[in-house]
Amino acid sequence: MKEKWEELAEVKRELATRDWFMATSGNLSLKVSDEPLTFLVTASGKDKRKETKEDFLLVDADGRPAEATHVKPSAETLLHVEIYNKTNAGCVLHVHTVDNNIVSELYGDEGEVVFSNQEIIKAFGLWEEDAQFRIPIIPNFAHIPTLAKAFADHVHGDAGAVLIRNHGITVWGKDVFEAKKFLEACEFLCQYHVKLLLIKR
Ligand SMILES: CSC[C@@H](O)[C@@H](O)C(=O)COP(=O)(O)O
Ligand SMILES: [Zn+2]
Repeated sequence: MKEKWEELAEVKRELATRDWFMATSGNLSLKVSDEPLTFLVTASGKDKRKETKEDFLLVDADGRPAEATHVKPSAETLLHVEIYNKTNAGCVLHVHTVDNNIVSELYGDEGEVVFSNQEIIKAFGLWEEDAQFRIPIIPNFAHIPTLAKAFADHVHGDAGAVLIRNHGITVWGKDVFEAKKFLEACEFLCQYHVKLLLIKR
């Protein structure tokens, strides 16, 4: 558990250096055990750029604290719950960035954004020259169980990404390395897309 804590703290530190946790946004989790399912998740409402002894707490398959604590699990823990219950993913990362928000707004009505002709989509295991990488976009329902239900419709594999319109992106993978790789690739694609549109205007 100490090792898992340190692993999650390290990726949190790294994403913080990228300035991906503005205004207390963002939440991260790491699976600790399978039977019963438990995972470490960030405590709600904290500045994720800061490091404290209460940054994470252990929760169960319903997203409820598995141990006595006075901190609350992330408000979006239910989304993490959907991923761990439906897949073999080991790590979930959620960040709000200006670029992922803009892309989600630009393509929100279409329900997905499609990227192609970009070397970086190989990060998702797409090696063909004409490969397309799709990120579904769901509405930003304020009612978290409703959001989690809409989100769950797009959780199929052990790795994936979903944009929440004008909110942020949630990415998951089999472990921290993979989840971070996918998140960085998604952010690369969003940043590239926004810059290209600006240049083309
Ligand atoms: C001001 S951040 C908005 C939050 O409601 C949420 O979207 C978020 O990402 C962080 O919530 P948290 O409960 O700290 O995990
Ligand atoms: Zn969020």
